[in-house]
Amino acid sequence: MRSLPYFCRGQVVRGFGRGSKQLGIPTANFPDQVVDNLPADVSTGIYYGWASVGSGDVHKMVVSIGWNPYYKNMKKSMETHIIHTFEEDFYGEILSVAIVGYLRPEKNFDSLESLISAIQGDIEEAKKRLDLPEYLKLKDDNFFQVPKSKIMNGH
Ligand SMILES: Cc1cc2nc3c(=O)[nH]c(=O)nc-3n(C[C@H](O)[C@H](O)[C@H](O)COP(=O)(O)O)c2cc1C
Ligand SMILES: Nc1ncnc2c1ncn2[C@@H]1O[C@H](COP(=O)(O)OP(=O)(O)O)[C@@H](O)[C@H]1O
Ligand SMILES: [Mg+2]
Repeated sequence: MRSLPYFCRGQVVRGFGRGSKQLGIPTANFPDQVVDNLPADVSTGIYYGWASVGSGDVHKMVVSIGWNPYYKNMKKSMETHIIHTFEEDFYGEILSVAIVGYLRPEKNFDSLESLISAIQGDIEEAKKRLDLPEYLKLKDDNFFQVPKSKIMNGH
């Protein structure tokens, strides 16, 4: 994928509230504007990378881009699960993400349990891959140092 690493930021908006309640895995959702500006070669699927909230620390993350076939969403979404425990929700804050690699296509599942275990597998795989030097260095990219005041797509 030529567009990777792909850097973008946007405000955290509300989704369907399923991430934390049904899955135990909260996902910070981006507005349509960010989703609609993704490069054409960043196809739907599950990716991994780095993320920070506001001007906070940079953490490992997994991100799902697509229609969530298990829930049959009508609108494409882009949702980031940050691999870190936050004290509070951060709706309205600016989320910065660097997508560095692709894991798998989106799938349908015959139970909620299988969806949850697939996501947990993604998280474990992402944690491992992000320790590789080529990915680790992107954690310190300048993208995460600049003021987080504007919404931006691209590099
Ligand atoms: C790493 C990761 C992998 C995911 N994989 C799938 C998938 O294969 N199929 C699917 O339908 N949804 C998948 N999801 C999306 C969840 O269904 C979604 O996060 C959940 O519906 C929460 O939506 P909400 O933010 O609107 O509450 C994945 C989410 C994450 C974070
Ligand atoms: N580790 C985390 N990763 C992503 N979001 C988190 C995390 N911890 C807390 N949150 C909060 O949970 C919200 C997402 O929960 P979720 O159930 O997916 O709701 P929604 O459907 O509104 O996106 C995020 O917008 C954020 O405010
Ligand atoms: Mg969410």
